Amino acid sequence: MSEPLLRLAGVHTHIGRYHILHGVDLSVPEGGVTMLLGRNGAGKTTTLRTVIGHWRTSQGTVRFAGEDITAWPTPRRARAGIADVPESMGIFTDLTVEENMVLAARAGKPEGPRLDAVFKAFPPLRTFWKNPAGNLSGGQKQMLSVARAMIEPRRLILIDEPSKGLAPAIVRSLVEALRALKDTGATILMVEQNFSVARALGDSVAVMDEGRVIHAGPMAELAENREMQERLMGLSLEAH
Ligand SMILES: Nc1ncnc2c1ncn2[C@@H]1O[C@H](COP(=O)(O)OP(=O)(O)OP(=O)(O)O)[C@@H](O)[C@H]1O
Repeated sequence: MSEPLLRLAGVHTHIGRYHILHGVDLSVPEGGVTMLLGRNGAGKTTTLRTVIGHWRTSQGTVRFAGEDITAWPTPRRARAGIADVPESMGIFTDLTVEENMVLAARAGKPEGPRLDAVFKAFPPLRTFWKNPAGNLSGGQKQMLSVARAMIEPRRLILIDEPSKGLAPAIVRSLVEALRALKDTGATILMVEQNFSVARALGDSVAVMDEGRVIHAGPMAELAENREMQERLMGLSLEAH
């Protein structure tokens, strides 16, 4: 079997004097969405931040696209094709939607088929192209944040809790938009607390607890098995 696009093996991460990740083993295959689930404080965000390189790995290895990137600083990882959509969204509220996209597009002005794909996935961004990003709704800001990650070809997009704090109707349109992104063939590693969003988008799943991955497998298997959801994370109450 070919090597997964991303592989963490025995990864430990310390934040200051706190030992947060305790030997994370995680594989993300090329293409499709891998969901990272788990209770609050399980280490999901820390795992994403370790992959983009905001936190350094104190033990273990991170391999991406066939290379050992464990010691690489964040800019080198970004150049290699890893994009980050943080929970804070990372957009500039005083700038227009267009200006936010220009800053995200390293090759200069965003245009051509990539911009067409952004507008197709996220129609409100075309509507509000010349407006300040600060005036967008919460869901539209999430769309802009994801759009910034897809304006250039990326091999892996890390997305942290895109549905957090959004009203159900907005979550539905965000799910449609993320599905459109997935349909472009993107590889996505996503943290999500909302199980219906995870189920709607995930192809595979890894469940974390106490700084480790305690389960990995197809999303469909977890989605169909209430007992497994409860055992792994008490998810069933959220599953509607
Ligand atoms: N900057 C930090 N300094 C100290 N401890 C931190 C820091 N960031 C995270 N932690 C701790 O690391 C642990 C894992 O946090 P992390 O944010 O990765 O969890 P999570 O699974 O994403 O949780 P949530 O679902 O609540 O966002 C938690 O106990 C958290 O308190």
